[in-house]
Amino acid sequence: MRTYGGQNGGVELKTWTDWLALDIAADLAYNRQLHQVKSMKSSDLLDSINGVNFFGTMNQIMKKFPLLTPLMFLVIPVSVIRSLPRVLSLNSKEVQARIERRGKTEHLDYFEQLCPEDGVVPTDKKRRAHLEQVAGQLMLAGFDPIANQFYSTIYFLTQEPQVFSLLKKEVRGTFKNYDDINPDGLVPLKFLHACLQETLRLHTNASFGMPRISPGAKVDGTYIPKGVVCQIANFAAAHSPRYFKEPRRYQPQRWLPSTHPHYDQAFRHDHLKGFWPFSQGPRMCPGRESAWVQTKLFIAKVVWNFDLEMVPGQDYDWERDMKHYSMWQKPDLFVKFIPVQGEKRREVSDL
Ligand code: HEM
Repeated sequence: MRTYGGQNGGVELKTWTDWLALDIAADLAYNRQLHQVKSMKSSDLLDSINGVNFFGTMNQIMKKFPLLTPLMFLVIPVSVIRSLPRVLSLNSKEVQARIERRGKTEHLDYFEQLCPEDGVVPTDKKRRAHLEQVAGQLMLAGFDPIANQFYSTIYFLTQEPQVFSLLKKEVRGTFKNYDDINPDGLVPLKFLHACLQETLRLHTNASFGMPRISPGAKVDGTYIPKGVVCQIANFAAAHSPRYFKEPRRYQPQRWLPSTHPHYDQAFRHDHLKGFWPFSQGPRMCPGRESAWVQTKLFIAKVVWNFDLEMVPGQDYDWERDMKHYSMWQKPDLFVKFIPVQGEKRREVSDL
């Protein structure tokens, strides 16, 4: 980033943040070092995951309208149709490689909990398929929303100079040295937390509604019969003026405690408790603590090191260009990461 980010053309944000998020996700899931950032090259796994995105949506539609299935093969390129089997096959190979590396890994990973070093490796087909399914889900669920948080937080910071100044002041004022930036040291940074909350709101993950089958129960005074599928329109709720003032603007101040010096009274009627980006209940995201640590570390380290600017002359509109299939499809975006040196860093922290 230091070598390329400051150049006039900047770097393409989607590619770099996808590389970083998948490097981390594969390492945490099954100790697999993809080295995409280091080699500046996308892995086969990343290319295949990106292909799955559109196919996933078409597949869902065809399940509802099976008679249309032959049409799917006319409108979707063969490479996209092959992407899902390719992801499954790559994941299966990674699981096998990780089993062979048991006891020889560099650090603890999620796989160690699924199939510990001193545990029994499942050999029957059903249990093996389950192991692959869970490992793959941990890798994929650990990649996509993190990549979205990295990408969109940086984009929003380039669009809201006042917000970016306050964040720079907090981060650069808190840490004297880069090496001091660690998960514990980041806990007191309320403005950083608020920025990431606001990205979660605007770049709503799990926009597909997370369907649940009612067991037959009363919800908020209304009886929902057994078998009815219920969903929440997460995206609509997170963008609704009924719950958020200026809902389409990036305004992290709304998430600050009312005692914080930058809390803005204008947002006092926001319904903050109605927003659950990691969902609720027994299927709530199990990766939320890891997500907070990863995203805080990345954004704090970027803000400590760089000033950010969108490369001028791009026909880019976040709301228009962002597309949602089974995952978000983020448009290319060129951003300059301008390294800041000692004196300049101090100037901001003294603001
Ligand atoms: C900003 C980051 C993240 C967001 C916004 C997010 C959000 C969510 C949401 C909304 C769900 C669905 C919960 C439900 O159905 O009620 C979910 C499920 C899940 N998430 Fe996350 N997640 C994030 C990061 C992670 C990470 C880093 C991992 C790492 C392993 C992870 C692993 C999972 C898994 C395995 C599930 C499925 C849980 C189940 O079906 O029981 N997530 N996540």
